[in-house]
Amino acid sequence: MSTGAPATSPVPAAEANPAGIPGVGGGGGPGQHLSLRGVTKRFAPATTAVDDVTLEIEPGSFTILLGLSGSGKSTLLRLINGLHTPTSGRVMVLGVDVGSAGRSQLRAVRREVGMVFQQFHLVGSMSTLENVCTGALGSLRGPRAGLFSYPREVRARALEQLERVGLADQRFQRADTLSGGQQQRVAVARALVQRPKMLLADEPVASLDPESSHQIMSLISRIAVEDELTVVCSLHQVDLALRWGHRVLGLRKGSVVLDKPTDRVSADEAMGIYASVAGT
Ligand SMILES: Nc1ncnc2c1ncn2[C@@H]1O[C@H](COP(=O)(O)OP(=O)(O)OP(=O)(O)O)[C@@H](O)[C@H]1O
Repeated sequence: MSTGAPATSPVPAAEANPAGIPGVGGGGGPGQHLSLRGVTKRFAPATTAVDDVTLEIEPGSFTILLGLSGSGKSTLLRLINGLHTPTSGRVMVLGVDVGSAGRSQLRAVRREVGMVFQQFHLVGSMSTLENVCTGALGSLRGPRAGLFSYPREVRARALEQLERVGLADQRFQRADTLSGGQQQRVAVARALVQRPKMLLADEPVASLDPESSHQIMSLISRIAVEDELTVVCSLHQVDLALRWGHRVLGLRKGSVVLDKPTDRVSADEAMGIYASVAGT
């Protein structure tokens, strides 16, 4: 089943690039910011993780994906940043068809799409600041080892982002000595160091206590407004979804079963995404 905005005429990737990503075509139009058209992703032998999803995401919007474990949230996010290729259908991100994009186009898109994960994925033995610098690796040539192997400009940008997430004082502290909430703030800073246009967050608060969860959602929300970021975030917490999202997309067995502005979704309706599967 698919829901969301009706499909518009496909625009060849070579003609569309509203983000002005170097190395890809020009032009652009509605649906080119972030859109999925009839997207299905199957894994062998017989798992349909995402099932014929059609939707469009507006620039600057904050969309929350809700759904049971295994409903396809992570797969959807991975399709958006090109980590998965659709089995069928088309994923357009910033004017690029990521399913058929070449390596350099995909690299260019990924520089515009920051990611935050449940498990933070920091290098524990590195300083906080160096971890944030690694967010710029996509635009640097060659390997880097040590904070001072990064250009001064990157270090300055990384410090600026650490200041935004309130951790500048901890810049030389090893990442594995930070609390979970602090580690996730470092991960957000790392995602921002490239000045992305989009932020994909895959259960960013699943490992955190309720207070830290609110702080992280509040932080992402504030930064999204300040930077006019488009955010797509998967969550399991209905209360957080309704508080911070502009739009709720409910997934069940890979299909979109709820797609509404948050202010028109009741807690019961959001919980129904889970309950209807359990038959309760
Ligand atoms: N790389 C893969 N290979 C095979 N099957 C996969 C792969 N990735 C996901 N799946 C399957 O696709 C389905 C959807 O998984 P996905 O991780 O997208 O769900 P999810 O909603 O993010 O779950 P969770 O909330 O637990 O993170 C599941 O059945 C999962 O086992």
